[in-house]
Amino acid sequence: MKKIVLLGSGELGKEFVIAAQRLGQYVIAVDSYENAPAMQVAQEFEVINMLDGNALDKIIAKHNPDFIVPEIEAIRTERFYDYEKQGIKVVPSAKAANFTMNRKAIRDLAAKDLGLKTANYRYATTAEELQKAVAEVGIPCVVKPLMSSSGKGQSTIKTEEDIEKAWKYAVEGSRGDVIEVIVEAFVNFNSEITLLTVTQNSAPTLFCPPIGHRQERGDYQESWQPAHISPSQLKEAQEMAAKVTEALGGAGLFGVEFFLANDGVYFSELSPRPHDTGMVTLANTQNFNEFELHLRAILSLPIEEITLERNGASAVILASENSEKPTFSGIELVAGKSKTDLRLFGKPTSRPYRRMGVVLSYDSTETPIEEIVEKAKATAQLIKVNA
Ligand SMILES: Nc1ncnc2c1ncn2[C@@H]1O[C@H](COP(=O)(O)OP(=O)(O)OP(=O)(O)O)[C@@H](O)[C@H]1O
Ligand SMILES: NCC(=O)N[C@@H]1O[C@H](COP(=O)([O-])[O-])[C@@H](O)[C@H]1O
Ligand SMILES: [Mg+2]
Repeated sequence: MKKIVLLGSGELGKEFVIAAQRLGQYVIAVDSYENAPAMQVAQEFEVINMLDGNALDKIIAKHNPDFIVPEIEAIRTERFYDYEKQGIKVVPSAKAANFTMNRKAIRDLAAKDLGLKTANYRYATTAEELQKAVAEVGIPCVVKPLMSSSGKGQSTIKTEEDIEKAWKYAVEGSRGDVIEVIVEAFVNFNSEITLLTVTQNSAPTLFCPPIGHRQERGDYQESWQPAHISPSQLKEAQEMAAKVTEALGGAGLFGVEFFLANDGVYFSELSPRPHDTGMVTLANTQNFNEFELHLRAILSLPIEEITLERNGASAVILASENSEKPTFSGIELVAGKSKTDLRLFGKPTSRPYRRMGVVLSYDSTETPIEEIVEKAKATAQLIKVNA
């Protein structure tokens, strides 16, 4: 039995803990608030500010785990290099977690060091620098805080008047202690995919069938597997994913995001951990879901192959109001739908747009994926989050 400290205890962590429990592992779930989803299923929990290096040092010393599994980006990841030196395995590697906590490190690695095709980009630390950066990449463009996720602080600049607003919004949405933004040229893509990529300790890198998704406000709304993609674009994406995951090192599952455009495949960003759009694999679209794959790769358990077992889709259930005690209605309506299931995450409180659950729909590999997406989407509308 291995001891795992999980840093971040949201919906993705919860499913990871369930996978770990099923294979007999011991998990200490950590987050900044009590009763977080993964804490509800782990053996132990800790509540700390994960951006506080001293607080992090304390719980790592207290539990002395075999593995540290980051589940969010906003962690004092600089400390990870020390933990690695102490002989603790950081998943997938200290470098992977540290480089992806800040958009700058991963973007420069991908675009400059590895030469992957990305949107043209600049950085800015003040509203004035943002003016200059926007002039250089051109309008329309997308502004994101260097430290944020799920679209927080992200906006699209369509006219010069948007620049000031975009700066303020990015500063407000910034997670962590860095006040800096990336400005990216807007990529007019036809579709976007997540390529779940599994790196292993002593076996070759594996790819899951590509996942398609649709985003609003920088946050995913529906995802589906498999995504429509040409064999040549898939090969291109796989080659880029192999390059960037190899440069980051370690074993584990990564969610590598790409835009598919008329002028080629663009690398966007990646998560060195299970991806939210990968929750579609909870519909048993694959022989192992993304959380099981992450765990197996970490423990060096063999993964013989990854196979598509059926087509599936996920659609998010979002809250619309602040509540200290949210409840749900419509569960019986969802239960009445065939080939459809529901996962409520158990988040103790709600706020506007907070993701509270997903609806999962599936059907045979012969069924058009659009039909399954429509069903998941329509079914998710039946659930109401009550404040
Ligand atoms: N340069 C761009 N051009 C066009 N659309 C973009 C661009 N950058 C981001 N987007 C859109 O915004 C979405 C979110 O962007 P991104 O993945 O960078 O944000 P994030 O906050 O890291 O999200 P997450 O943590 O959920 O992956 C993308 O999936 C895409 O739909
Ligand atoms: N795109 C990243 C992502 O989906 N992360 C997932 O959301 C949780 C935070 O949710 P919260 O903001 O509702 O607490 C994280 O803990 C993780 O599970
Ligand atoms: Mg993303």
